[in-house]
Amino acid sequence: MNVQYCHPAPASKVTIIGAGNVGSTLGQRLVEKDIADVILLDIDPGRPQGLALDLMEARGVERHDRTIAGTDNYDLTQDSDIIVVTAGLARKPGMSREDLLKVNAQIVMEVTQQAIARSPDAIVLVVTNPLDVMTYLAWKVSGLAPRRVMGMAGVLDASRFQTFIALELRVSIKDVTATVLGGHGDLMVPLPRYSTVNGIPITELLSAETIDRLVERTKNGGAEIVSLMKAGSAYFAPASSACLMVESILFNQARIVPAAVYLDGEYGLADIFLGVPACLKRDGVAQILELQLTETEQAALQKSAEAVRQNLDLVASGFSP
Ligand SMILES: NC(=O)C1=CN([C@@H]2O[C@H](COP(=O)(O)OP(=O)(O)OC[C@H]3O[C@@H](n4cnc5c(N)ncnc54)[C@H](O)[C@@H]3O)[C@@H](O)[C@H]2O)C=CC1
Ligand SMILES: O=C([O-])CC(=O)C(=O)O
Repeated sequence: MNVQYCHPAPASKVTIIGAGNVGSTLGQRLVEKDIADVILLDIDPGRPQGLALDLMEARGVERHDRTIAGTDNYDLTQDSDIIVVTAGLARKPGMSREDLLKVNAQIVMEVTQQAIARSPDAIVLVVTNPLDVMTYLAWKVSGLAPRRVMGMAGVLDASRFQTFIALELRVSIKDVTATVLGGHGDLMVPLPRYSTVNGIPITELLSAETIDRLVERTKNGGAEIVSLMKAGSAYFAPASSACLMVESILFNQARIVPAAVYLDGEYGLADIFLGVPACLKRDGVAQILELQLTETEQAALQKSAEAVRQNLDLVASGFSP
């Protein structure tokens, strides 16, 4: 019997650079949720190939027709719709994300250049830390329009905040929304006024002390996991968060999520990538939403932006004091 015309239609192509914890988990999510065919690229010999084969062999059980291939060869990434950058070091206990700046800057710039050379029409989604600076660097070397480059952090930070709110109030997470602005660091700006349970701001449901406690836990969310794990950092929730952004882009879903996007005057900030609410569609960032902020909220956002800018300056100066 000849079934040569029966192969499933190909899907969009997503390249994930860095087949570590975040990259491989994202690859799993993308194929098992039937979102995209995936190329997993890493410099660690055999790792991306082994992980991809393992995930392919799960298809008999998971029942999807998406493909995932592992490689160290950029030629296989040709014509990707989205390039996700997860390559680089993760922090260890006692380190800040900024401690990764020097080594990850080199990696992110190099891998982005290599990937964009094969997929000049791709959208780039950066995950590597320190996130806001890495996103800026990826944009700079990519030569892409700003709306085609973004960083993942706000979805994760908001998901953590949502989780803590739902646990505190003992309500379903399905009814909780949260907004977190700013850089993905200690100075991120969770916004209780814009965080709700089915439309009711949490400022009407929880005391100021309780909200402060949840906000602090959110800001410290990454470090809390790093200190528990002893080696490596969070990856399940980060992979889910990146997956949501990829899905919104590929399926033109117009999800509005906090993302590190290029600001050109919005929120009084310019020439910086920073977390703000953005609408993600097939061409990337379709719109940036400007929330009305109180003076205190705006000042906190400004402070967070200054920290990101200091690190950008450090990279620009070649790390000389
Ligand atoms: N933006 C966010 O919210 C989050 C960011 N992260 C960051 O994502 C990055 C990855 O985290 P994990 O996957 O947990 O780390 P990991 O150590 O498990 O994986 C990193 C992978 O990158 C690969 N790699 C290093 N240099 C490379 C190069 N030049 N080309 C290709 N591959 C290269 C390594 O071989 C390794 O497999 C870290 O910088 C981490 O801090 C992690 C979680 C959340
Ligand atoms: O904490 C880290 O280093 C990884 C990360 O960005 C997060 O989990 O938020």
